[in-house]
Amino acid sequence: MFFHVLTLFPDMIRDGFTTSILGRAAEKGILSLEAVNIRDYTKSRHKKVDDYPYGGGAGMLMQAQPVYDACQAVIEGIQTRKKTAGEEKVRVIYLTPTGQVFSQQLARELAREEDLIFLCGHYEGIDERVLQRIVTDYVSIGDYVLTGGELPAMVMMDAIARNVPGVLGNEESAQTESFDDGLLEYPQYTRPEIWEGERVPEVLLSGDHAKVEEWRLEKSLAKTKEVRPELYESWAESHQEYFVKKAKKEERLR
Ligand SMILES: CN1CCN(C(=O)c2nonc2N)CC1
Repeated sequence: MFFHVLTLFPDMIRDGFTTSILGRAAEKGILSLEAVNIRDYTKSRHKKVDDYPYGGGAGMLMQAQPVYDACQAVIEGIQTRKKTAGEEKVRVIYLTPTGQVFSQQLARELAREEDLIFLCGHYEGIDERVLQRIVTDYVSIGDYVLTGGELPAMVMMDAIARNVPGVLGNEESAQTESFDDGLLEYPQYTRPEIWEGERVPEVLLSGDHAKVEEWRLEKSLAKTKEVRPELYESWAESHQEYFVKKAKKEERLR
């Protein structure tokens, strides 16, 4: 997986990529990161990359030319690496509050791509004409307004990388699978068995893996029903056999 990030703050991206999982995967050669400074591609003698928005309004907009040329340079680099001239269709993800909300499902889908280009806007955003020309995916990490697209890009790269084969060790990948059910995570405990007078739930000490899994699913369902009822309903619709079995078991125990 090759991550290419178009940004005005490449060091911010590079620094963010040295985290344990992403750093290790980069060392293993499973992930590769290229942070491209959009400012390096401006044709302005004063290294200008932004200007006032037509029609007035607060703030500045990033101009089309430097963004377009930086993106073209990255695509040419990909084509050179892959020895494919011209027909390379690379997904260009623009981070914006107006995009589709990022999810585990989208992370899994994007993890199947060989190359991903992230376009990080700053100021009030980017000239619409270049967005129309190069962007394939408009993505938001949530309904709030950030200063730039760099943090959302790093959030996405982290979540996507966790779905790339070989990035997670076996012990780490289990956690990702548990969320893949579309349920919220169950509560977890570690040593000591008693902390401040509070004990670890007995079932987790039983060594009975079936009972542990049953307990964890029940906790995930309870948490999901409480915090994200829409996720719960969606899961319940596609797991009706679970509730049938549960009802039969409770009947037997009566
Ligand atoms: C320049 N612009 C970049 C993106 N941005 C965001 O708030 C955002 N991006 O992705 N999810 C979000 N929320 C606002 C500012």
